[in-house]
Amino acid sequence: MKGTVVLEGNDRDAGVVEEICAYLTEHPPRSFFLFAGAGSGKTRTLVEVLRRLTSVVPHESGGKLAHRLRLYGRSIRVVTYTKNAVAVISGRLGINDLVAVSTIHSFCWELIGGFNDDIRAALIAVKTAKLEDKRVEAAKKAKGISKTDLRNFAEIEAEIEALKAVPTFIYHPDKDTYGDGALEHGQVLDATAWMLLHRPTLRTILHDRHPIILIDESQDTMKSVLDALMKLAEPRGSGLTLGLLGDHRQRIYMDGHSDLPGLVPDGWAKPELKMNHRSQQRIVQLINSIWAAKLAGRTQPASGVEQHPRTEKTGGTVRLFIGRASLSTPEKRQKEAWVASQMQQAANSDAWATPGGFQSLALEHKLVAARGDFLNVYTAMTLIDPNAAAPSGRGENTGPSAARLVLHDLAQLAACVAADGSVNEFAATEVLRRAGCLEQLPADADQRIARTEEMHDAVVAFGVTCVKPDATVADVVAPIIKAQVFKVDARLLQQFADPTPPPAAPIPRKETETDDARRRRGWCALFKAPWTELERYRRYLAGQSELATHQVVKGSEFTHVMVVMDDDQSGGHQISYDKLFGATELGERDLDNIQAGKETTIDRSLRLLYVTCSRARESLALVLWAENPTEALRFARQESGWFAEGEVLEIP
Ligand SMILES: Nc1ncnc2c1ncn2[C@@H]1O[C@H](COP(=O)(O)OP(=O)(O)OP(=O)(O)O)[C@@H](O)[C@H]1O
Repeated sequence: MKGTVVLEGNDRDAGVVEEICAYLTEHPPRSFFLFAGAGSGKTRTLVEVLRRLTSVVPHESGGKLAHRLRLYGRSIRVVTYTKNAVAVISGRLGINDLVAVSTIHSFCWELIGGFNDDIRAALIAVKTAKLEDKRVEAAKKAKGISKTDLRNFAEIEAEIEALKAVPTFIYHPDKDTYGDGALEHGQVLDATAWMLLHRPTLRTILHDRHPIILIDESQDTMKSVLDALMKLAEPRGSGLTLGLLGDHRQRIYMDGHSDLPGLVPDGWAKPELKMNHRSQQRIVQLINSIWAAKLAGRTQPASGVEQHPRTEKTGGTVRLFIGRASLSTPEKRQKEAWVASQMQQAANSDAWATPGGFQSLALEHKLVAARGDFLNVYTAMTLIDPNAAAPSGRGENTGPSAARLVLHDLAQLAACVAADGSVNEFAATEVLRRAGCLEQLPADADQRIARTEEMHDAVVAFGVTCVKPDATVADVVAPIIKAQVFKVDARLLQQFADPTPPPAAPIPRKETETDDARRRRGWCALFKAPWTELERYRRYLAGQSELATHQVVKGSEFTHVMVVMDDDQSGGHQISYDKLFGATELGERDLDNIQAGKETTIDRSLRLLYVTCSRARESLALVLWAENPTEALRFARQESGWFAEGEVLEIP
């Protein structure tokens, strides 16, 4: 390019803001994909672009765009991944009526809310397509269509019939309270994607409101919505311009496209941020080499720019600790404390010896649940509602809505119980009053006293039971349900009253089960689980457990980080650190996927490792609990090329 100045050092990316402003103010404007790696400061870049395009910072072509937006009552839409990110961007921008910032869900609902006939048509079309896929899949099976398949088909058919009768839709995940018209997050996105493609009026509305849409974390944005928007933005000059910001190396959800950079149309601009402002040099080097690794079983390309640390960040500490996966959970906990003491010396920082001085990250929810001692409750909740059981990166999961009694109401009541089981009656009455339990008391004085006593006795029994160390969830909820103290979800009531034993769990990969059978297993497991686990599970849902998962820390950074990798407790076949570190062989399915060029366990595990390592500013401890420590040590020291001599240690 004529007159281009090549910038070096910390100013390497200084031209990117201007570059993006130029794409968006050209005639016609040009869509772009900004490759923004870990710690590259994409929020800052985004905000600076918006300031120029809305005349907050004087800018010649930005000023003209702002004038046009204002003239037609339009605005630039910014879509972020979390509510927290909405607050950060809105806060940095200040009051700006030319920019509307929201999560993808609010954006979609703003667009489609109220178009009830179209939403119904969309949902029926999506479900019909799902049914068709399931039928095709089942027909391909060697043994033919099973009874479970037929039950699954019938479940979807019933859902389609129920949708036909819904007059209005609202955006709320709780179907039990609000009926079939209550849409959960995924349904809102599915319906929007379908309507954008099949309802021209919606497209016109979108162009008219937001001629420019900028999407953050686009690598994790649900495929269907992204595809629909990308289609509308083509060809250039169509009236909609898209700006996607993202880093495919940090994709952690299966909702996103597996190779977004490869899908970006040729005509789009592809600016890049090459700096990593967050981490010390050693950590930036490590994440660069992790991504560049040529590993057996890797199918995803190593595309993406190599990052540069800031010139003053010349230090940083990295260590890999490898121990035996066969140790018990308490032993592992103890050894992880030893790792922290080693890091205190290696990084020369007392933060490693201070509670809360470093952040522990796990790669899987199940591992966090096992370490945090709430695995029974967690497993039960994932069976009851797999989509609501774990905290999401968006911070919107509060656990299965049907379990509200134990997750919310009884948590509040438990807070009024002292260690000896006695109940603070004043506080407990306040909890009952707030929950509306005292509204239905009979008018007749005698009946009123009798009912009040009944509730009081139930609360006392609850207090006595919930402090017993071996009390189960069933033991604790029994007096409350018997006396009908709280308004309890019908699903919980029905499951609690059902005396039948749980159905047998299906054999993994060989048998499937219906949703009803899965939920029944979940409820039975929940009622049997220790009551004390619930409190820990609730803290974890609220993002307050000591060990966090990568989902929760999306977009965050910490000075010192310990990443715990343990396949034993990783809860699935999707991820394997043993395989990544060469300590176990690739499985049959991986070999098939490699043949087919599809994503493998190695690809997924590598990306998770990349995301967690890139959260650290100063020092990073990786802890691998390996099935075959000798092999993992050999790989790490001699083959990976990721670590220097002395950075790999065996856990004694
Ligand atoms: N131009 C800059 N100069 C100095 N520091 C910066 C600059 N840009 C960002 N930073 C700092 O670098 C860190 C990383 O920035 P930020 O969190 O915005 O990155 P990000 O691109 O969103 O990263 P990720 O995708 O990994 O979450 C922050 O501490 C931020 O304050």
